[in-house]
Amino acid sequence: MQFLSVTGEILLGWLFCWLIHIVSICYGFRHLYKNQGPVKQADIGDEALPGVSILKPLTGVDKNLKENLESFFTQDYPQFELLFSVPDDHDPAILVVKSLIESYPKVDAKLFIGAQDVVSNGKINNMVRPYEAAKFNIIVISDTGIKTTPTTLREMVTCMKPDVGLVLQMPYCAPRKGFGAVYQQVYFGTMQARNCLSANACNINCSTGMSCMLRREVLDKAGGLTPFGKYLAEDHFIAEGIRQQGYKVVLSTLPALQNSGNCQISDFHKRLVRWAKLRMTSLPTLIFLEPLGESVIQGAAASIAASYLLDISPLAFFIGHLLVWFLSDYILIRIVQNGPLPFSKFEFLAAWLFRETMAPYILLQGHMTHHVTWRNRKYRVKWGGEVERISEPGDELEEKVEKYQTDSDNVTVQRSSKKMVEILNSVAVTS
Ligand SMILES: CCCCCCCC/C=C\CCCCCCCC(=O)N[C@@H](CO)[C@H](O)/C=C/CCCCCCCCCCCCC
Ligand SMILES: O=c1ccn([C@@H]2O[C@H](COP(=O)(O)OP(=O)(O)O[C@H]3OC[C@@H](O)[C@H](O)[C@H]3O)[C@@H](O)[C@H]2O)c(=O)[nH]1
Repeated sequence: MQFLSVTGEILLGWLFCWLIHIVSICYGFRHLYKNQGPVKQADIGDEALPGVSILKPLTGVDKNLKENLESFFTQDYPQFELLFSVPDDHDPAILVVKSLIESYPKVDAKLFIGAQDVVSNGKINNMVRPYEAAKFNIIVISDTGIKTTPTTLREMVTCMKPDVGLVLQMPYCAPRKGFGAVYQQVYFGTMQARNCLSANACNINCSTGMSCMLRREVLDKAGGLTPFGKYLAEDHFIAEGIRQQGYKVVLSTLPALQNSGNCQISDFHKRLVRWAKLRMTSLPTLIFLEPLGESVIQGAAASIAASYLLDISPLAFFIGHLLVWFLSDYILIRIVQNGPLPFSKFEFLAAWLFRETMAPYILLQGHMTHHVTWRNRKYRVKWGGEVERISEPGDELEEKVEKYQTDSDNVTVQRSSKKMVEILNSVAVTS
């Protein structure tokens, strides 16, 4: 009897997963790209559009950095300022920013060199000075790998209604070459989009901080940026802080286009493992829930339950389950892409199968340690999401001179820090 009730619960959970699929498809279809028409955009005249301060915290360069940053200089928006920041004066991004500032003298753009070291989170440290210097009440935080379109800022402002405190762009990708790029696009267009869209449809906080617009006055009431610097999942906690002030967090109708120059699968996996660690430590219930949202795990459990309860062949059930899941994901990614995919159906199938089979392994890896490497720093994440730094950039450089790899979607960055130059010089002399 008890066994029957367990199998019944498994099938109910399975049905719940299909509900998530349906909600994400319906919400995505109804919401995404809906502010794009000229009529909608013209709802707010240029004179009524608020000024926007765009914060771009940078670390290192990759081959797409110039193209990505340039897209912010060519926006169709009446009043905005670009506030770039780099952690130190040896950062190679400085050259790229300076050359763009020279090429676009009419754009109000500044570069802040040297991060303040006030909190654990390196991204927050990098944004402290530009945040303080920002002229406008509407702030955009936009990561280094984001490429924007001329209408994005207008669209986000259109979503910033009086009761809204934060507008998030759900993560997606610009089309890039190679299987790694297809894989990333399938990851963000299927599993990530499903959870992000259904969570937002149900008013559940599901944030990614790579591109978001917020009201400074609201964030300031929550203490400003720095109180969130004790977390690495600062995006999640900032959204939570804004909701606590009674403001809504809404999804922009345009997804964020990630366009980093590095599409290596191994680096992308490191980034996903880091994110998994942040989620599990910040919201431990996800340790149990997240695997249940995966097609393979859900399908295996439901097919065993169905074979006992309904006398259905488990293999036939499992294959049917995967097939419908695959088709739902295909519909969803077409909605997120807003048209035909920039790769073949076969590539979609290959990337989808790869993602579905890798997902349990990535979640498992997230459990291995609480140590996280982000850019050039190592952190230990505590239960609840707070972090402590356990290594600084200089520590590793003293140990060995090497090109270091970021654990995110960034290319291997050749850093030219003072220490590195010194060590390289000494190597050159001795060899
Ligand atoms: C019985 C079946 C139950 C199935 C439930 C399926 C639940 C799926 C759970 C989690 C999926 C998580 C994917 C969210 C992506 C978050 C991206 C991310 O990692 N971002 C980090 C980096 O930017 C960020 O720092 C982390 C923030 C924490 C985010 C926590 C999000 C929780 C969202 C839960 C969504 C559930 C959707 C259910 C809708 C009804
Ligand atoms: O030490 C750091 C780390 C990161 N950053 C900046 O932070 C931004 C995001 O960094 P990455 O691209 O490496 O990382 P992700 O795309 O994984 O970030 C994402 O996940 C973690 C969240 O806390 C971030 O808000 C989110 O953007 C970049 O603009 C990067 O330059 C710093 O300025 N200093």
